[in-house]
Order: sequence, then C-alpha cells, then structure tokens
Amino acid sequence: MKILADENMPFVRELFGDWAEVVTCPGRALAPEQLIDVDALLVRSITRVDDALLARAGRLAFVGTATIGCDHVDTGLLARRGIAFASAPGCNKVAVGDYVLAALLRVAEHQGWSLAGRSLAVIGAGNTGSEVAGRARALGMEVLCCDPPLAERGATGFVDLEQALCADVVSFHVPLSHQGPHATHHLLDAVRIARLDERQLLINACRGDVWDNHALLTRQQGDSPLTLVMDVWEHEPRVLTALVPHVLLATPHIAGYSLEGKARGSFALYQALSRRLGRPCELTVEQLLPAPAVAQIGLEGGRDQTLTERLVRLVYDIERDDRQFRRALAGDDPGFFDRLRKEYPDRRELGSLHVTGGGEALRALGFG
Ligand SMILES: NC(=O)C1=CN([C@@H]2O[C@H](COP(=O)(O)OP(=O)(O)OC[C@H]3O[C@@H](n4cnc5c(N)ncnc54)[C@H](O)[C@@H]3O)[C@@H](O)[C@H]2O)C=CC1
Ligand SMILES: O=C(O)C(=O)[C@H](O)COP(=O)(O)O
Repeated sequence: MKILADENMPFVRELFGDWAEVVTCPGRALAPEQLIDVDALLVRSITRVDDALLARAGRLAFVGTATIGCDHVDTGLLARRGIAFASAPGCNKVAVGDYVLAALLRVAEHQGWSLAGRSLAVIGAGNTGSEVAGRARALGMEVLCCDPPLAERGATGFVDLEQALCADVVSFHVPLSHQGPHATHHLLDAVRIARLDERQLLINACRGDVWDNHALLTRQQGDSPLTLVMDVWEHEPRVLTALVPHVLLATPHIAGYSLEGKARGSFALYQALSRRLGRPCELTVEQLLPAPAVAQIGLEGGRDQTLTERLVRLVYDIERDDRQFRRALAGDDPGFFDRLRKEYPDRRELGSLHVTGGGEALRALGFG
C-alpha cells in the first residue's frame, strides 16, 4: 500500500515504513496528480482536503489528519466517497496547556500582575480548554467556562459568552466553524472587541479566523489597546503585519507543537489505519520519544510566581518563539511562517521534567 504523508509529520517512517511505501511531500503544495496511486493520505492542518484535491484520487481509501482541528477536511465529501477518516483528538492538548501557562506567566511578569485571584475564562471547554482551565486553577486563578454546545447537551457550570468576555483573561479554545447556531468564525467580532476593557488579556491558541484581526488592529491603534497573545492568525500563512507590534506575545501557530503532541498525532493515525487494516499495533508512543535533555531537578524552599515562571521557562521559553517570529517577519522571506513551523525545534512538555520537592502543586501545573 502507498501512503502519502506531510513532510512535517514526524515518525511516519518508524510507524508505517515496515509495511507500507511511505512518500512525504510539502503539505501546502499538494496537487491532485500526487494522489493518483495513493491508498492513504496523512495530512496536517495546512492541507485543504476537498473535491479539487481528491479529483484524481481513485484509489484513496483512508485520510488521516494528525491534528485536533479538522476544519481543513471536507469530512462530508469523504463520507460520500466512502473514504475512511481519522483525526487525533486531544493529541496536543498538553502542549496547548503548556503554551497558555507560559504565556500567562510571561505576561504577568511583564505587567507586574499577580495571577492568583484573577479570573480566566475559557471559551470552548473541550480537550485544550479543560487543560488550560486546570493550569489556571493551579495558579490560583478563578476559572469560568463558556461552552454553549456542551451546555445544550446537559453539562452544567457554564457562563455565557458575554459574561466570559468580562474576565481578566479570556482564552479561546473553540474549533473553527462557519455555520450553525454556535459558529465560531469571528466569534470575537468588532462589536465585542469594542466592548472589551483595556486591562484585559486575550489569548488565541485555537484558529486565527475566530478573531476579526482587522477589527482588532483598529482597537489596538486606538487609545485603549488590549493585551494580546496570538498563536494563530486570520488567513495563515499570511499575517496582518501591522497587528504584530500590538501583540505582546506573537507566535506562528506552534502552541500544539510539543514533540510529544506531534508523536501522539502521528500515532493516532497509525492506530486508526492499523485498526482498519486489521493489523496489530506493535509500537507505543513512548518508544518514539527520545529521553529529554533534562529529566529531573530538585527544588528547595518555597515557590512563588516568579520561580514558577522560571521553572516553566526551563522547559518551554515562549519568548524565544516570539523573538523568532518578529525577527522572521522583519526579514525578506514571504514563506517565513511555514519555515518557522517546519524548522521548529523539538520542544518537550512540562511533564518531561520531574521536579522533586515541588509537591502536587507543580504536578497540577503540568510538571512530572
Ligand atoms: N494553536 C494550536 O497549535 C492548536 C489549535 N487547536 C485548535 O483548538 C481547537 C479546540 O481544540 P480542542 O479543545 O481539543 O477541541 P474539542 O473539540 O475537544 O473542544 C472544543 C470545544 O469548543 C466548544 N465550542 C464549539 N463552539 C463553541 C462556541 N461557539 N462557543 C463556545 N464553545 C464552543 C465545543 O462544544 C467543545 O467542547 C481545535 O479545533 C483546533 O482548531 C488545537 C490544538 C493545537
Ligand atoms: O492540532 C491542531 O488542530 C493544530 O492546530 C496543530 O497543532 C496544527 O499543526 P499543523 O498541522 O499545522 O502542523
């Protein structure tokens, strides 16, 4: 069988190479002709899987995306054509939790905030939103969750969007959707942006099109700008360049880019395709991962927010990603966004570092 996989999907040769012919290619530039003799297509979020791409895919029996988000895949089309589909729900939720935790601690340091006692609203309380909620609670923050679709299914304890948008920190974790009563395209639109208070911090680590970036730029150019953390951008890989100087932490859609998260993404497709073919799964995710450079450190004495920030930065330095982003944006490379993502260094999750002497509180923050 022939598998065509995005070149940015790690571990495909280790997972599929023993029993399939594996060909890799850049995901953004995939052409219909490349699918003529392909049995299984493995993509990431940058490949639009639609009628045009599958026009000549006569043999295709399986499409997998090694991502949580599925907005790039026409799943209705796959169902109509009898092509099996799999995604990787939750694969990089821990990485998104690490990203938002790192962002909160850096912003707090920058603004001189104590996070304990402040409110944080999670918009979309699924896998990534719940992970972020857990980290925020571990920081002593008061967490509010807004998730109307879950509330409609009988879950309780939610606030509505307008209440959520009054929190000190508002972190977005919804899928991108264009239709239906809970469509999220421009969920943060010009009207809502105008109502926000300048003391608020807004974080987007889900999909760029959930925020109206032009309306946000208008707000930021006025006399009461918001504090912003943006990992995702409307119309990626293009970025509204003028907005970037008004964003405190700006990164190129890498919130979910831990090595563990990517490995889990590839592994979920290995499991799904193996199941479909009736093959045993002989490997585990753990077998794919190298040992972390630093696996253990000891903590003596008390821990405050500053020390927590330093501990997090030992494993994940979000400001490094922000610096690289700004440097690359200022350069002369129109393909900088994809390049930064392709060349992204191996980033380990906080859980890879065992901190002795830190107790349960550090484990709640994500450490091992
Ligand atoms: N920046 C990055 O690297 C990453 C981005 N993502 C994005 O984050 C999204 C969310 O991921 P998960 O939490 O794992 O998905 P999930 O499906 O587990 O949770 C999403 C939640 O959003 C809720 N929701 C849907 N519409 C809503 C609305 N209008 N208002 C409030 N809540 C709404 C759903 O009911 C669900 O509970 C993904 O679809 C993906 O687009 C995910 C991983 C990494
Ligand atoms: O899982 C998701 O959803 C994401 O947003 C991924 O982290 C995106 O990574 P790529 O698929 O664009 O490499």
